[in-house]
Amino acid sequence: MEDSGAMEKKKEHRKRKSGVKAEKKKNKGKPKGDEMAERQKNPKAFAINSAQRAERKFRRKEDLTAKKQHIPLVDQTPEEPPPFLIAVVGPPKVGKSTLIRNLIKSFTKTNVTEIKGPITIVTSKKRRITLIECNNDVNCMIDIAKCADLVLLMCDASFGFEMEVFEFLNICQVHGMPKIMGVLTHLDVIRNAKTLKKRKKELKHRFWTEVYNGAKLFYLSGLLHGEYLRNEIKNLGRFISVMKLRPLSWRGAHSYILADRMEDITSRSS
Ligand SMILES: Nc1nc2c(ncn2[C@@H]2O[C@H](COP(=O)(O)OP(=O)(O)OP(=O)(O)O)[C@@H](O)[C@H]2O)c(=O)[nH]1
Repeated sequence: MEDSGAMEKKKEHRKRKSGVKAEKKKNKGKPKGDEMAERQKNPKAFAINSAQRAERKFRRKEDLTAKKQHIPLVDQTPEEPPPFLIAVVGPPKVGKSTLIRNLIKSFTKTNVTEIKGPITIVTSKKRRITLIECNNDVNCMIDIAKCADLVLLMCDASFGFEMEVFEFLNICQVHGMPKIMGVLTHLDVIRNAKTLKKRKKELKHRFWTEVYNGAKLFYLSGLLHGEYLRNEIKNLGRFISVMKLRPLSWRGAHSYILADRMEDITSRSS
């Protein structure tokens, strides 16, 4: 009996088919990354458990992508706003220098004898203005049209509007129209009251058709001791100091340097 027992075949080793060791053996030789990928395929691990958290996560992700798309704009406006640029435009000998001188006197009680380049004055608690004279040449007009907030378009009433005025208006239309106000001078030259009234009406309508219907037009009725009448200048000044001016498209999108009166500099250096 014993012999027959010895003859009996030994039980064969059964290979493990499951469990940690079996897994290890199966993955022997395979790169480790695969194991990780296998694990990441677990769908349950990334399932949405909380709708609220998922929404928050999504929103945060969208915020980040949106933020990346926009370059943050830094607000560079200084606490003290820059002065408004007011350009005085008109043909020669129309009274540009006289008007600037009178406006400065009305605001600051100071007499300026000679005007060389732009002059900045304080007109109210929160406003400063820079007055600049624009010569009657196209280059000067193009420069001024780009950066002026308000244009005082001067006209000799005894002569009427000159070609340059219309040229200037066309240039302005290209660069984003600044606010334009007309100023009529030399009204005292017209002696006859009836003719004066007719002339004023004519010029007003011409100005309205060129700028816009109802555009502001000031009348400076004449000179007294080489100056315009005080109350007329005061009215004009008050209008300027409270006027609402809108930002200009060209100026907002470009940085620029305004070189003024180059001929003066060249003549002085020569
Ligand atoms: N009668 C009269 N003369 C005026 C009037 N406005 C200005 N003038 C005279 O016109 C002349 C020219 O005035 P300005 O202020 O120098 O004229 P401007 O436009 O600055 O001249 P430019 O700088 O050469 O372009 C001066 O002698 C003024 O006295 C006005 O309303 N009536």
